[in-house]
Amino acid sequence: MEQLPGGRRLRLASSLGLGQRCWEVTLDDERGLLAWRDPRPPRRGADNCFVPTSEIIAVEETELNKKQRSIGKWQKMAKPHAFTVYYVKKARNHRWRCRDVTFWCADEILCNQWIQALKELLEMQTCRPKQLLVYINPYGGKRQGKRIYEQKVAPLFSLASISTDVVVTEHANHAKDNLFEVNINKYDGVVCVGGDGMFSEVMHGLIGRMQKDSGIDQNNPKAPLVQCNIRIGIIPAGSTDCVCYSTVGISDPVTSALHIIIGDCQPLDVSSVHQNNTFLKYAVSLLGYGFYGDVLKDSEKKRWMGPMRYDYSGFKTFLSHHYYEGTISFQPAKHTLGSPRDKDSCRTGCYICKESERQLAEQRKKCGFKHEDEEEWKVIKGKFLAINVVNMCCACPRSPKGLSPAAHLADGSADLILVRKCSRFDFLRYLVRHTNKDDQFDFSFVDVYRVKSFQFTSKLSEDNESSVTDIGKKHFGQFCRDHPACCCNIANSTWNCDGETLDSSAIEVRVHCQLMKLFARGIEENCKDEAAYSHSSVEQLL
Ligand SMILES: CCCCCCCCCCCCC/C=C/[C@@H](O)[C@H](COP(=O)(O)O)NC(=O)CCCCC
Ligand SMILES: Nc1ncnc2c1ncn2[C@@H]1O[C@H](COP(=O)(O)OP(=O)(O)O)[C@@H](O)[C@H]1O
Ligand SMILES: [Ca+2]
Repeated sequence: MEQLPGGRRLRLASSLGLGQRCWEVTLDDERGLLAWRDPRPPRRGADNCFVPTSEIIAVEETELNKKQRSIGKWQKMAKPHAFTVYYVKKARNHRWRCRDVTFWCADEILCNQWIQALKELLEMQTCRPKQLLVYINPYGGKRQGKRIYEQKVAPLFSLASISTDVVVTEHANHAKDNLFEVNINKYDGVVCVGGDGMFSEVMHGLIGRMQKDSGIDQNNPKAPLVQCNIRIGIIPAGSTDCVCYSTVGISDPVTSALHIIIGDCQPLDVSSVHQNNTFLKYAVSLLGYGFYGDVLKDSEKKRWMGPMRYDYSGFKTFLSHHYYEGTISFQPAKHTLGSPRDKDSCRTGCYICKESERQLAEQRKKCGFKHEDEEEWKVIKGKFLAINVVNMCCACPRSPKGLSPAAHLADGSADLILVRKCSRFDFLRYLVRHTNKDDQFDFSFVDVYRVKSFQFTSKLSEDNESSVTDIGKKHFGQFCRDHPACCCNIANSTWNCDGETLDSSAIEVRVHCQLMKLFARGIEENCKDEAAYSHSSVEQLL
């Protein structure tokens, strides 16, 4: 243990070989940093580096090969000893890569001391998974799931000494059904390789299993659900990969594998969808009626086209320009500080999410769950091209800022976006704004609300007197006068529930704050310097 002038203690500090030169290498327990510094006077572009120990993937003793030994100082040494540190390197656009650095020295004891110290620090990272259950959908996206897992992910898991049980699914719902049977306590996490549909399957399996084991009846829309503490990791290999993109900032299998390895944790809100006291689905990203429901329904017939099916069906649905009539009732989310029109987005360690969770827990402690139903309901009746309820921003490569850029991952609320009947040209303007920086809510025909529960009944369903509850009817006096109902009767749309179709014209939705957790950390603030962890000011850290 080395003592620094400020009283700070270093676990190890040695002069070690790196390439052809000697570097000052330090392991700082207190700050959790491994750093290496060129001891020569600082030059421009000098490569001084540090890696947080929480981002070290593995450490291994290394045999130097003949070529390495024949250059520089090696040749003078009888038997140099070396070790390699594998770590996360952050590149641009939230992309992470695994890099390695090999240090050498003449002293075997010193080399072993370093390996031992680094391994001890890795052992102390208790949030890291040791045993994972992996489900691969071989037919998701471009049908590359198996190859992506085997070539890009499995080698990283094995480097990080993570054991895996891998199931390649043979049919839809294979993963979900399997999760009700396996000895789940054996695992530190579940990984799904596929798209949003596959993620949804795994989530249903895990949440469902948790409620079953705790004796909670999922059919009761008011039941306080039991939080699911087993984290899910998503290796993106689907068509939209919106959940991965919105929680990591990129859909990239290697980046996601590294977030899993270092044991990141991101809580996530989940919405439950019911009809007449019957549980239908859970949703974490988009629950969309009208445009996105119709796109999904049409695209399912074109699965053979791969991800392109959405472009084809998107264009076709846009041309059809169907609108749907119905009644929406919702409870505004008063517990959260945020609003859908905020300029700031949800980022790693989000203050709004933390504060909203705290507020909600406090309210529930004071008044209980039952009180919530009695809170104010707003009712809107009209003709809509799209009704979207989103629990997260829903960013994806097609729309990098998403359907609701300021939505939060874990604030116990969802954003309700209502796109009223408008001209084709206006709807196109609205859609195009998802792909650029302009505000997609700045239109007279678009309204957005932050809600904690929501109900929808289509006009057709109302006419058939099969509405889900009578809350809407009780509040008909509050109908928006600018958009009175018309008597036009057209068919119902379908719900797009995280990429799964749901045929129900009367639903009841409730947001469950932080019901589950992902191996992710939310989108990090983009910082150019953090890209390499290579700082000229590394002096201050040493
Ligand atoms: C003129 C250009 C208009 C472009 C508009 C682009 C708007 C894109 C917003 C996409 C939001 C996506 C929300 C997520 C949905 C997914 O859950 C779902 C299933 O994903 P997966 O299982 O990975 O296939 N994807 C979709 O519903 C695709 C919607 C595409 C709409 C064009
Ligand atoms: N082996 C399989 N055969 C057919 N369908 C499957 C299989 N495994 C999973 N699925 C289903 O495929 C659907 C879509 O999967 P997903 O991975 O989301 O791909 P995509 O993003 O292309 O839609 C999911 O609803 C999932 O239930
Ligand atoms: Ca939310």
